[in-house]
Amino acid sequence: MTADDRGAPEPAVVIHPGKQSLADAAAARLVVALLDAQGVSGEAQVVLTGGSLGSEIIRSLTGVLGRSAVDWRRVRVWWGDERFLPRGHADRNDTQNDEAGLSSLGLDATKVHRVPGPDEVDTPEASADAYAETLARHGAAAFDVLILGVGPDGHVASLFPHHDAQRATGTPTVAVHHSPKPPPERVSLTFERLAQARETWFLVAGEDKADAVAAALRPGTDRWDVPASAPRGTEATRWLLDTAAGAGLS
Ligand SMILES: O=C1O[C@H](COP(=O)(O)O)[C@@H](O)[C@H](O)[C@H]1O
Repeated sequence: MTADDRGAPEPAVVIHPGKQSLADAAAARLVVALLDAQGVSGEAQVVLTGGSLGSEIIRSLTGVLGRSAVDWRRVRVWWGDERFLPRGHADRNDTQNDEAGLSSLGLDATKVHRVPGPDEVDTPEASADAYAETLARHGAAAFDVLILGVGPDGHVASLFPHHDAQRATGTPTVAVHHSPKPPPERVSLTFERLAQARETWFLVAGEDKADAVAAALRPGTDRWDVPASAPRGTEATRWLLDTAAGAGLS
């Protein structure tokens, strides 16, 4: 079944003049989405991403926006993918988010769910299994906001073009070996779990991403070729771009 079969709305595209304005606008949008989610269910669930923009949005949140009405202790935090590296390693997505100021938001540490690394478990498989268990324990509900970056090759989370990890079904997480982008070992949410989000946001900046963005948004693109073409939020899918990343769109 595709996202369209489930009645997911078509993606909406918003183009911002530059990377910073994109990050600031996405942070403002996130504050509103978290407030709405807390208003409805008491707790908001957000999935973060690494990469340049994934951390830039955190940096924006720690400014004026971070001192908003959001009760950060009632925000549950996940990651869409993680590099299988020890906690604190500079190349881990969560480390990049930490360095951007994640901890200064006032989150409840017991609600910040990091993907285990080789300092905690032996293999990416064990890490993926442990993360799946944590998701089952705390994350049965759909994510409120799923934030995704996109690589120049069209990868999303750690699901790469023509890579076996895309095929994982019946599980929320998958171990990724031989990633074409270093580091080679990773853990990712699967397409099935990425589909369980109310709002899915792609944050993309830079001219090196323009072709991937255009391909992902072209009707009929196969996710095997361009994984970023697949994830859709059940209520909204937003492509938040800067001018350079949107240059290939008509
Ligand atoms: O490897 C990864 O890449 C993507 C995109 O990163 P970017 O720096 O090109 O924006 C990122 O979203 C993902 O979390 C990460 O593991």
